[in-house]
Amino acid sequence: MTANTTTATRSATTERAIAYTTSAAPIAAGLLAPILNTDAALAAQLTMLGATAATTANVMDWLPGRLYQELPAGDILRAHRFPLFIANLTSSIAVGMGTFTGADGTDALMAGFLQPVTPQGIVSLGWWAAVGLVPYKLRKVLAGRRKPKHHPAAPPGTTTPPAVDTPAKEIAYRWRQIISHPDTGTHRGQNIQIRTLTNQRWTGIITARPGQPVTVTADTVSSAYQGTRYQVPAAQITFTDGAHSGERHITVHLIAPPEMDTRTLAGAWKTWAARSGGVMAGTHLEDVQPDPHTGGEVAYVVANHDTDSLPTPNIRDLVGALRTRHVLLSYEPSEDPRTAVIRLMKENPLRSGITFPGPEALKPSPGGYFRIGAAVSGRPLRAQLLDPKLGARHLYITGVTGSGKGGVLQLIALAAHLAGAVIIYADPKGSSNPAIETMAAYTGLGEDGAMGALLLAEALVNHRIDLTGQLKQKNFNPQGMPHVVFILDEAATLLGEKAKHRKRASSAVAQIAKKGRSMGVSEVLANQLLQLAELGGDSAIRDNIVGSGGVIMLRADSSQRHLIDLPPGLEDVNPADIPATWTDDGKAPLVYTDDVHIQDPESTFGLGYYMTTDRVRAMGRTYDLEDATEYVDPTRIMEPFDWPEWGDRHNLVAQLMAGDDEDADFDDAGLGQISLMPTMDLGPRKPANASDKILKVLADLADPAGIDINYVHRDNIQSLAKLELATLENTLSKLIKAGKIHRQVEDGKEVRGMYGPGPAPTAEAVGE
Ligand SMILES: Nc1ncnc2c1ncn2[C@@H]1O[C@H](COP(=O)(O)OP(=O)(O)OP(=O)(O)O)[C@@H](O)[C@H]1O
Repeated sequence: MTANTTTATRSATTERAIAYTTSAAPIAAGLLAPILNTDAALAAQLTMLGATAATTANVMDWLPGRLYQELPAGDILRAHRFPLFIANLTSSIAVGMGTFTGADGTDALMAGFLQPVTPQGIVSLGWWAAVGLVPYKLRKVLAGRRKPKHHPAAPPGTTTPPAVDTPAKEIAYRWRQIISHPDTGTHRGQNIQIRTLTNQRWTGIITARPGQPVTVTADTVSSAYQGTRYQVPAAQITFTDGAHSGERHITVHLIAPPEMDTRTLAGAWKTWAARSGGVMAGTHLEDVQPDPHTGGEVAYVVANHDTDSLPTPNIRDLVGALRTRHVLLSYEPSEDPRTAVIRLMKENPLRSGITFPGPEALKPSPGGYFRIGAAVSGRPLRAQLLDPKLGARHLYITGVTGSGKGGVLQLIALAAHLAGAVIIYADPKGSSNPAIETMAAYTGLGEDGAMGALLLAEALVNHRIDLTGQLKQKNFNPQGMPHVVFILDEAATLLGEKAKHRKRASSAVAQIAKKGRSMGVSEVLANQLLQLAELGGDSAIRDNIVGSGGVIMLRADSSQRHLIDLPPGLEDVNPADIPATWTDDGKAPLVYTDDVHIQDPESTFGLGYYMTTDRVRAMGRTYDLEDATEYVDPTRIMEPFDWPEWGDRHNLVAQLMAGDDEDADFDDAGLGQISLMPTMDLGPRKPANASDKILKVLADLADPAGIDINYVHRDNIQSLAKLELATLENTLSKLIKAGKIHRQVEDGKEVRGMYGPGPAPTAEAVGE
């Protein structure tokens, strides 16, 4: 309840009329009593007896509060209880004298004062003094000087409190009735002394009986005043200790202050989040202020003086505690374990998207930071791929399909491209981000293609390890060799448990993650999940990448909630809680009718938790950039000029791939068991490798009778075996060397591009 300032004015005229009547009653009673007949005298005596009982009860405060409410002018009867009692007493004496002793008695009573030294004179003087006391007590009312009393009107549905002289007495009266009453009180003898009372609050001191502590609770007080204008929820009642345990100070907020109004951040925090046993118990808010960016409020969360560090809240719990929704809450811990920033939004500013400000946003700062989006606070989200001192930085991006990983990768690739870095791009999904292909010095698509790009990037790192060893160069120097950014999308395709090249791919990814920093090679991995099993089971990959440059966690599938390995610093959030679409409220209608408007969902792509080396850990969203192609400068595709073998990169990739295949092929008579997966020996056979595929194509097209040799052109082999050109060429030459296939020779001349199965036929055989 809040104190209601509406007033109800008691009629001053009524009060004055009652005051006149009360003052005149004893004299009137004295004058009338002697002339009453016997019946009337008896009735008057009985009436006076009843009135005496009533006024006595009134003055002794024995009458129930409700009675005053029901009596007409009950509040006046209560306010004038003492004059009424005196008037009744003196009237009763006058009636008694008049009815029992007749006119003589009345004369003695009313005129006896003329002989003041006689006993009658003394009685008469006393009677007149008492009679005079009544108008004296009511002098202000009689003179019309008393200001009408204003009482806050009780809100509808509440009972009017008992009429007492002042609101403070009203509070104290109720307290005594319900709480401290010696016989029936809930906390007997725990009395209240009201200290202050305003429209906002009242305060008081509670004292218990000697030897007993004060045990009154907020709930008791809240309940005691229910139905009165002083009713408030228990959360609006606070206590502080008094001088000893038998004394406590109480403050009852009639109007909820901001820190108690649960519609405010401060109130919701105190009432729900920081309550004892709550998700943020032991904390409080400081500097709570409006947040113009979100239309909500923002504040520091600070550990209480008796709390060492802030608890790590489960964001889901915090969202529930603050009665909000996931996209409307941002909790950002800081490096100080005792402080964090909380933001409770009315509208998420990220919902409308963030316009890409142009390529200048991607220009690195002196420290190597470029902007990729904005946090809910409005702070730019910055990532770093090259630190001037530390060298190359890595980055990990997670998110379910459609969450916007590709959008982040595109921005990162564009930043690298504009900064003049070499991009090596591996996309096992195929061509899912064509803009990056236009920026890359080397692109490997599909599972094998991506594996080739990975091995190429690893070979570059290994080359630089040799080179810097020879140059005795400790740290990466971008003058001598360009910065390289290796981007691997859908990393689990190469590193996951079912990946064909898992072991080899894991070792290459780990090598780049470990050595790339000082060799100037950044590794940017994107994957659906951040889960060790999806990263070759190698914690070094996760730790080196996330620990080096950071992690961007976009929306995860809620069914994968338990599969996510949250990295240090992001333990409290769960990307599975990010909704796929923005919704206006958390509840869907239970019953659909034609009137129910179904809003078209807007995707939350690019929305997630960003934790980069920029000392920020925030909810944010990437810039809107559907296609970066228009910003790509095809004349500025950088290549690693420090690596002589780069010019022969396709052959190199083919050799590297075939090197892997060779281990498998020839150890196992070409049966396709891949040696990259020794741990899978007992498992199902892997799909055919490049050698198998070529041999199978030639075998399929061979003369069924085995008489002729059917030669097949290299282009046909490539399309039937579905191999990349580089892989094809390399594997063909290996198979020739191994005598498993041969080139066609006619008239002593090699026929270009034609291959047949088995070793080359001998001259005799050809002659035959
Ligand atoms: N930064 C962005 N700016 C504009 N549109 C974006 C952005 N990010 C994502 N989108 C939109 O969302 C769609 C899905 O995003 P994206 O392809 O990046 O998701 P993904 O997580 O890479 O999914 P998948 O793993 O299936 O490729 C895009 O096709 C694009 O329309």
